[in-house]
Amino acid sequence: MASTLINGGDYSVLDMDNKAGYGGGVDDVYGEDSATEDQLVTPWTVSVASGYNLLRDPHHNKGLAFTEKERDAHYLRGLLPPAVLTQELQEKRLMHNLRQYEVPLHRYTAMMDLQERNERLFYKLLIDNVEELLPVVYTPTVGEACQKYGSIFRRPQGLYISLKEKGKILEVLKNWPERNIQVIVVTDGERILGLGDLGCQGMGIPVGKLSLYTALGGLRPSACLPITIDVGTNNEKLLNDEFYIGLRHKRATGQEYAELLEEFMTAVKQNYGEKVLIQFEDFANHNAFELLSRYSSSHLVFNDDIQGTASVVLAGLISALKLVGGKLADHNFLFLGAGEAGTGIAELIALEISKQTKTPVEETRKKIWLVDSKGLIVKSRIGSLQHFKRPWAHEHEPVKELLDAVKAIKPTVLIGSSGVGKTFTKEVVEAMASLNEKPLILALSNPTSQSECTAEEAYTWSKGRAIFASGSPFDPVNYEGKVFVPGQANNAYIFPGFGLGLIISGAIRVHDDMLLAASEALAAQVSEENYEKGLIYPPFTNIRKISAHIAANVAAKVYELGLASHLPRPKDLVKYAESCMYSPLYRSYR
Ligand SMILES: NC(=O)C1=CN([C@@H]2O[C@H](COP(=O)(O)OP(=O)(O)OC[C@H]3O[C@@H](n4cnc5c(N)ncnc54)[C@H](OP(=O)(O)O)[C@@H]3O)[C@@H](O)[C@H]2O)C=CC1
Ligand SMILES: CC(=O)C(=O)O
Ligand SMILES: [Mg+2]
Repeated sequence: MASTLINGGDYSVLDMDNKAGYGGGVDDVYGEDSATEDQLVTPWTVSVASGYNLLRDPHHNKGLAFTEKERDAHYLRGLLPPAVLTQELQEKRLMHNLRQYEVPLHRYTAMMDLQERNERLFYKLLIDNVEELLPVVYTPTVGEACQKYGSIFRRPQGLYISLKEKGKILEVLKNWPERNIQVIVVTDGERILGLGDLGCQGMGIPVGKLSLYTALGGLRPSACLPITIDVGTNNEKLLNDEFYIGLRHKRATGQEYAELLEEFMTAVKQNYGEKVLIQFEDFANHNAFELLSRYSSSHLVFNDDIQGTASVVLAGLISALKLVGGKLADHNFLFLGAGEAGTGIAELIALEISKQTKTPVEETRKKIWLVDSKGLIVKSRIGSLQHFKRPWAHEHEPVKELLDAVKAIKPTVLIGSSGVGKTFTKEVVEAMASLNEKPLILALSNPTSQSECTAEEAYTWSKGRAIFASGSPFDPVNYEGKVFVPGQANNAYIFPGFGLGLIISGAIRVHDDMLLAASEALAAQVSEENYEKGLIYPPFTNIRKISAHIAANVAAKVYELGLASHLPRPKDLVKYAESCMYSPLYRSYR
């Protein structure tokens, strides 16, 4: 049935004669037919927007791009000034206006206003100017936006589910105007980037991530649902902020938290079916691992911070081998930060080495060392370690400082996933450079203020020898007459294409092999020209093509593992993924 596809898709690439071969059955999307007498249903109506309402409907508004014919047919005469502009001219005007703002947050609010006013134009801008606008709608500016969300709050975006809604979550989901949801990005706001607990104001993250799902991965905006679960906040500053938008009490924990999440997960499946992808984002690690493991056998769940980050970093390492030489198994890895990102990446590297060398993962883990806030993770600490750190507790004497750990472990690769800025000091980078001809340094923490070091520091302190990438973008650096272009090691490369791959194949579960497939596909997109500039990731300018390749490789793995429900398998998955992508071009109205 066409409703399970993105944008209908291109059936010509399917290996089938019968176009009705997808799924089957009759959708009861409003749940009206299946509702019993004591179950409440929402009386949805479908109406045609026209006139003033059409101009205020962001999904259909085209502003000055409404043609003369459309102005007549849709009662718009007099509601618009006489000029008729093309979408290209609207884009040019808006980009010109955006560039006038010197304060990044003003650009962010201008973009959010545009999204609320004219959705297609918003996505046209974002797709055509992705390198320039990614730092506006995403890291670093989205971090500041979340910190100030209460003050800059205009129209609500996304769905807020708080403890007040306990027992009524299904009804709350039914208040959302779209029925055919394919991806939910959900946060509880407890670990927003490296900025900590921002409570309900974390909503900027699901909203931003889903705008990338559309712009970078081509999912329809109406199929994307941002959700913030509000169980309170432990952020005193927010609790005392008169403009704070969330529940004004400390975080609920334990059973109260678990029950709300359980109700949420059940309601999502009940309302949207089992093929809706639920992406957990920016939960604190004490909940993130638990939620992922609890729901991975019953729902299509993906934790972007654990799994998406792992996949993007593994891709960067695979491509970096072209510059530093050797196989993955020849390298030693040291992490600063042993939370979701750090241990997630470590586990995927160990898995990949294990597959490449046919060595048990328990062995390959020994190439990987992690430092947390208490120092190097070693066997003698095992009794006090959280469960996700225990596999990394190798035999070694205790080491407190990162610099000493670098000297002791002699890593070829140093990865920052601590959420704490300025932790890759001059001494640390110099130590990496003294150990390696080309030290590979990844400062993953976001936003820019939390980056373990800047691009300029990495290149200067390593005397131009470091291969560097960071979670938030840095400008190119001129060091001794040579221009170094830092890459952006951010899960934004992976999750849009990964999600698209799951959806076009109708995946019912996520499997680690799909993450490996995404890494391989991303690494394969790095060109010789990119390598010559020292880049280990391709530029974001080609991200839709990159996403299509990631989606195709992921979908191929879903079919191979027997976890696909969209049958038969399209012959050319790249072409099929591309054919499913949302286009932001205006549609003509009758
Ligand atoms: N580039 C990207 O795509 C991504 C980047 N990130 C970024 O990574 C960072 C961490 O995220 P995440 O792993 O989820 O967070 P977690 O809270 O799960 O983990 C943070 C880890 O850093 C350790 N740590 C904190 N302070 C220090 C310190 N001063 N020295 C050494 N270790 C320290 C913590 O130690 P302890 O356990 O002892 O408290 C913990 O192990 C964030 O800034 C986030 O924005 C995350 C996902 C994707
Ligand atoms: C990029 C991302 O997901 C994070 O910093 O949390
Ligand atoms: Mg995140």
